[in-house]
Amino acid sequence: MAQEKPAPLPKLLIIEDDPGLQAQLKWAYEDFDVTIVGDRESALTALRAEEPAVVTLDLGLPPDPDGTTEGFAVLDAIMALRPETKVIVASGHGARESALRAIEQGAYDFYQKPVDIEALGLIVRRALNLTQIEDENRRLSKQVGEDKTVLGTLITAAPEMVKVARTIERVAKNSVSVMLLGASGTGKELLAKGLHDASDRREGAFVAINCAAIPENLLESELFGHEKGAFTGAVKTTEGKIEQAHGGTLFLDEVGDIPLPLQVKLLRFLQERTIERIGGRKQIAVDTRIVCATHQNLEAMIAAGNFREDLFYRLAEIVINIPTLAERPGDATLLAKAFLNRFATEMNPLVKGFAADALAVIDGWGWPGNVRELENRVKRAVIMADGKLVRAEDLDLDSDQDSQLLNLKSAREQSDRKVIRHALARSEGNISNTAKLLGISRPTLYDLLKQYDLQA
Ligand SMILES: Nc1ncnc2c1ncn2[C@@H]1O[C@H](COP(=O)(O)OP(=O)(O)OP(=O)(O)O)[C@@H](O)[C@H]1O
Repeated sequence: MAQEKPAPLPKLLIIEDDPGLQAQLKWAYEDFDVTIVGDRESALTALRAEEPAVVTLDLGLPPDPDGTTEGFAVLDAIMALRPETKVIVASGHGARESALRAIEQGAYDFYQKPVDIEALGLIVRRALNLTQIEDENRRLSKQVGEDKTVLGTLITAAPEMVKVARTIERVAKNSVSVMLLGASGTGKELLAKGLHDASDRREGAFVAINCAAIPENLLESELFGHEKGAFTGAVKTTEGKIEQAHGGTLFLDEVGDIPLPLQVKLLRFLQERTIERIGGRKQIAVDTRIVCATHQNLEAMIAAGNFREDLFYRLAEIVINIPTLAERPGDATLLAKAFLNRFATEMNPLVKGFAADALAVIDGWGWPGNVRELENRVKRAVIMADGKLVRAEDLDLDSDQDSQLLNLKSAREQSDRKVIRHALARSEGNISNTAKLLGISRPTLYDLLKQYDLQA
């Protein structure tokens, strides 16, 4: 009988020049296929030959064992050769600065020397776990399904969105932190709920809080709760949202709006998994998964000193970009039909569908407010409609040039006009040169100028 081959061990490359540490580390990873090297050249050779998923890199390598130049050179080379590698850097002096720089240059995480074998082991295994999720994602995202609903409630037929949903299904089962980035109304909260429902925490509570909607002075109490008498008006002890979501998931919407002092408190919670209510004296252990979202550019906020970088990395192990409705061709009409069915049943059962002109306007509109805007428009139109079909005028959308449905003929005409005008401008109105530039004969150009009423 053929024997089944055991699965190969995951590969780990350790780049460390201290022979004592080399020996210690070698024995710490029995569940890995470990390669240990002590300089740049052998590191890059091993990287090419072994293609390790995870690398630990000591920044102080010869010929600059007390500095970091050689370590950073190795990091750069790894990122250029295999950017998907999870590199964990170790640094001694000036640790924080080097660590942040390393993360900026693509490192996955960092730890400060002296090495704590157990803590480092945790980081390494977490990195491996993430690599496995990413590999699986790449595989899943190739299988774009035909389903119209994903994650239970999300309606879509756009491969871009199916991919987002598949990623969420995949990360739901792991404890990695997830940040959803997308414009307002793209479905971030719905996706966060989908993640919760797909996770092992589905029996626990899903609690959502919009940090931008709560005045700064109340946000701390909303998140962390307060003890009776903690401040004027605190008549009874109240749990915060983090505690309410114990055993479940807390969706922190508009996380970029959390003021800096509260960011510190949130970071402490994420590191220690305990909270202290306002006015409280004891640390309360809380098991809450945080999923957050924002429409802001957090990287720019970090650069401007308005968002803590360390908090960002805690919150954003996996970042998921959600496409706008305009970036999901076909979804606007699909969603509109679903919303129409829902609202007609609830509010105006006479309405049975959309007239062709209404569907054309929906498909051509830019939807700056995304699904939320679409939902509201359809709701209004269903209420306003006085026949069986919702017409374009019931939607009350001012179709401008860009959003009007273009048929093939008018689309061609628009692009012809544009190209001819550019060619005329470049040849300063000279007909022969314009025709040459466009690759057509002079008579054809004359015909087109006449047809489109353009002047040479
Ligand atoms: N793909 C979808 N299928 C069905 N309903 C959707 C979909 N996307 C969004 N919605 C609905 O659109 C509305 C807005 O979605 P949601 O609140 O999740 O967006 P958001 O990105 O969190 O918005 P904001 O940033 O403004 O809070 C909700 O009523 C939601 O149920």
